[in-house]
Amino acid sequence: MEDYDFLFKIVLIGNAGVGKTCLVRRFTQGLFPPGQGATIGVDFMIKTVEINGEKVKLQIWDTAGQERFRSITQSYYRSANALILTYDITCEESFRCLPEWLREIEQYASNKVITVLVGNKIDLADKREVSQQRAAEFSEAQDMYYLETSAKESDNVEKLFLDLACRLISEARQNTLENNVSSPLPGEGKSISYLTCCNFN
Ligand SMILES: Nc1nc2c(ncn2[C@@H]2O[C@H](COP(=O)(O)OP(=O)(O)OP(=O)(O)O)[C@@H](O)[C@H]2O)c(=O)[nH]1
Repeated sequence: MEDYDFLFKIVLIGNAGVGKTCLVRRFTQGLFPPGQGATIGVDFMIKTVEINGEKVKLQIWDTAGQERFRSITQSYYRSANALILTYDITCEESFRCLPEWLREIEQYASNKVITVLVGNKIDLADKREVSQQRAAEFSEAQDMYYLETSAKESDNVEKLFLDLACRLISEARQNTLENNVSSPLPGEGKSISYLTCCNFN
């Protein structure tokens, strides 16, 4: 018997240095790692959360933002239930690259994937280069959820993953997600049961 009710695969993508690893570590380990180095290829973490009495296992894949790893990281998009497309609110370049990332998603991810746009590092408000309004307009035009976070200060990080889990459950219940019986991890399956869900604001 499985020890969870749902299993979802979430993949973080976005330019190098935007804070993907720090977001994952904040959520899974409750810490902000000092001197976090660049991710090499892909890293993987699991966190099981309980939502409305149901156990939800999240497989969280943290990909390297550096261009040279792109061919490795692309291969992880296909089986993702959700993608967290991250930019750094203090780095205009990381925002300008978003259309490029969307092309990658279009090309390599399932057409049922849920994509969330995340502007990270809001603790650095005085260095902000990308306004909330611009990002909100962009996400609306692309039909994506949008949230700003700080991995450092732990702002909105739990909300990001928990709201996403709720959304995934809702989608799963509507049978719009692929059945996770063919999970990337051996010996793992999925059962779907009723749950009321929360929403992104
Ligand atoms: N102030 C601040 N710094 C952050 C935050 N998140 C990450 N950082 C810093 O940004 C740098 C890059 O963070 P990473 O998590 O390694 O970024 P990444 O997107 O995983 O980078 P790659 O692995 O190269 O793709 C590190 O120096 C972190 O300490 C945040 O919320 N606030």
